[in-house]
Amino acid sequence: NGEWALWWHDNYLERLKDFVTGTTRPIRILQFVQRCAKHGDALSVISAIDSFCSKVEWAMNVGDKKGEILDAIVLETRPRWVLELGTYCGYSTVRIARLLPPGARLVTIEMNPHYAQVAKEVIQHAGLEAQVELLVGSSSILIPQLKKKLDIEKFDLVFIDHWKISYLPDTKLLEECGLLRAGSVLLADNVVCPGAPDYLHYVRNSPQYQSQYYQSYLEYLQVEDGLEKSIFLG
Ligand SMILES: C[S@@+](CC[C@H](N)C(=O)[O-])C[C@H]1O[C@@H](n2cnc3c(N)ncnc32)[C@H](O)[C@@H]1O
Ligand SMILES: [Mg+2]
Repeated sequence: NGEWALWWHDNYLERLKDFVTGTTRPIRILQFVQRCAKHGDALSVISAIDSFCSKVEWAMNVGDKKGEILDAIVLETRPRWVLELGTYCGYSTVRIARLLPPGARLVTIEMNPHYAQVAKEVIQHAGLEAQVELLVGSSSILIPQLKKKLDIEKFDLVFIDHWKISYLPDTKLLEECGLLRAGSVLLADNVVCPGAPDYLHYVRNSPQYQSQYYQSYLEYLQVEDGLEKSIFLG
């Protein structure tokens, strides 16, 4: 049962380990990366996090299985501008940034300053800081500021992976702010577990989107989850 597994790993075990070690899960992930991954080698950073999170301590990264689908969609889209909602420790940031064509930029938004600090160090360890703009704050406040702040026209790819309740309002905000063009790809994680039913209903029924489900597994667990790829038609 996915909800039970998430509660167990994300609340009970995390709090227990925080108490016993006097650290936080993101710090434990960062320390493992610094110990085990080669500096400047993005793939070794990804492998280190996957290894830690499958063998030692679960964490809410997109993970290795859905990560392969994410990689394929980044490669087929060849985006110039990418937006990521929800950075956490920078795992998916590194996954995406390492595949970007020359000159492309990834803007990633994280509202938790502690997570953002860890992500900054993980991205630096992977040697990808030149491709990534990490913004700390809430997506609903930062999205309307993006055009002015970063001189962006439109995003070619948006990876949506923050709190599930925000998927739909932030998608509508991206539309309102003129940040999507015909052909922009939205890729939403965890559409089955924990699930984003209002978002799925919207992209699957709106004539403005062409939407497709990619079945996979919840990160590091044998529970069904998947990604929804939705092409904005303008
Ligand atoms: C599932 S984690 C992201 C995992 C990451 N994309 C990966 O796969 O490695 C979700 C993150 O979104 C952040 N978050 C949630 N709601 C947000 C919001 N409205 N604005 C910015 N960050 C948010 C949380 O603090 C959390 O770190
Ligand atoms: Mg996710």
